[in-house]
Amino acid sequence: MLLIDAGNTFVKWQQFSPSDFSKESSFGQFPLQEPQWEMLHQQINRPLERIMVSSVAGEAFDQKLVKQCQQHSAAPVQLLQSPNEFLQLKNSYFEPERLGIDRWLAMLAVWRETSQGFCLIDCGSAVTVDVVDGQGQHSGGLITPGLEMMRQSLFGGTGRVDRRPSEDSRQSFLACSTFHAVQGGTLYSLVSYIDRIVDEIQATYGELNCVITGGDAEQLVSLLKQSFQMEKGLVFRGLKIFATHSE
Ligand SMILES: Nc1ncnc2c1ncn2[C@@H]1O[C@H](COP(=O)(O)OP(=O)(O)O)[C@@H](O)[C@H]1O
Ligand SMILES: CC(C)(COP(=O)(O)O)[C@@H](O)C(=O)NCCC(=O)O
Ligand SMILES: [K+]
Repeated sequence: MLLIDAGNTFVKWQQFSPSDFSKESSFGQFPLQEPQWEMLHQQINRPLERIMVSSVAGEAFDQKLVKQCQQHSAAPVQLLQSPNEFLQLKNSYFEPERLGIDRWLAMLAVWRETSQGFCLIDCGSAVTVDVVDGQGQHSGGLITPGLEMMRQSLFGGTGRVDRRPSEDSRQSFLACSTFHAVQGGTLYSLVSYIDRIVDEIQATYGELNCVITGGDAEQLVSLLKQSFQMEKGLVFRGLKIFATHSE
């Protein structure tokens, strides 16, 4: 089966065989803004049992994706939505399907793999924080712009702050050029936000296993106060769990 994880920056795909859970499967990605459909066609043009999609890229992209899949494969395409409850993981949203499916699947992966409460931070296009207690109840979460999105909003919303790289060879957290001032300011915004919110979460819910993932996790983790377990591919891991338990 083909698994697709469409985020707001990258579209990733991975082949998966439920009969061989541990087998290394082929995978790849392309930027959402420049969809490389041929790359997907190559993945679709083979016998497939089904195509399972986690997408938060929006209606227009989803429709295009489904059309591409249907044109190149007879396999059924499943666009997942966050359920109210699955494998004892309980969604806290009043409208469960409005919780990002990528958030839900990443939580499902951590929940099934640890069976204990956790705080999960996903540093992608947006940065999401989610808390799950020891009974699998999602306590809720937070959403804030990711690093690249913060930088884009500064460049777009000001007249003289631009992307031009500039000379600044000083090794300090304070910058002496526009470029480095924006790089550092946005980085520290997220670092201090995460430090603070994890403090609040621990004060409210007690000590929790802290997990971090997403495209910018590596850049952030070394600057954070708390120690984090770094994970990759959580959405795919969640998709695999979903696929093997929903046949
Ligand atoms: N080559 C790159 N191009 C764009 N963004 C990148 C790149 N490398 C790292 N990033 C960072 O990774 C983030 C996207 O991470 P990812 O977890 O793949 O997000 P999403 O699931 O939202 O597509 C971007 O917001 C950006 O800050
Ligand atoms: C919060 C998100 C934008 C994160 O997307 P990502 O950074 O993974 O591209 C996505 O999970 C989403 O669109 N969620 C729907 C709103 C919600 O979860 O409340
Ligand atoms: K994210």
